[in-house]
Amino acid sequence: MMVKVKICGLKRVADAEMLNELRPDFAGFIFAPSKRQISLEQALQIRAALIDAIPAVGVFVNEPIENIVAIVESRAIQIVQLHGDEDNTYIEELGKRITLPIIKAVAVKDAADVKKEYAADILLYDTYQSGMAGGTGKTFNWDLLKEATHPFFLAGGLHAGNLEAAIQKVQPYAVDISSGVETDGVKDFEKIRAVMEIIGRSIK
Ligand SMILES: O=C(O)c1ccccc1N[C@@H]1O[C@H](COP(=O)(O)O)[C@@H](O)[C@H]1O
Repeated sequence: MMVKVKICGLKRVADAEMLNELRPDFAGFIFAPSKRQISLEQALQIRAALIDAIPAVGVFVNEPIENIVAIVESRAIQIVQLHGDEDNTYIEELGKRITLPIIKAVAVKDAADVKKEYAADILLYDTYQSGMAGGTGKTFNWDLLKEATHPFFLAGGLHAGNLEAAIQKVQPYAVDISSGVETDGVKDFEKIRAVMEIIGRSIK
């Protein structure tokens, strides 16, 4: 099976048009404080420009549940990604309020982070960096993922130059890429194309 790919941090309708051509499996909208943060209005515009076959993942960091519910009800997103310190009480509460799949991102410092269970549909392992919830552009020690017992998303500093090695080493369900497909802070068609070529060659 081919590894799935999420291209995260879309900011422009032009980014949606790139994805429509290159066909990753998921697109990501950042609703948390970040240089990639977009408003609900922008998300609705970008969602409208994206083909239906590409679900949009809303990325949130310790967001009040009411705000996520409002964004879900607007239909700007089809999947929720929790990228902060959300615990199982929070995730279960959110799960009672929405029917969308929930991805829980885990910042990996050590093996204990990988062993922890969450009440989410799938986990995403990302680089731990103090003071940054995500979008670090940095990789982490992938050996720690030997402890993983379920399919997962791999994130953190992935790009066309290290993607093949990452896939071979950790066999993720999906990869999630933001900084590594940008040039000067803008999504770069050629970098996304290079990623999609590598994904096309990856057989799990
Ligand atoms: O991309 C961001 O700016 C961001 C901000 C806050 C939380 C999550 C964010 N993005 C997520 O970070 C990882 C990896 O990004 P990168 O490839 O290392 O830049 C990915 O899961 C994004 O969804």
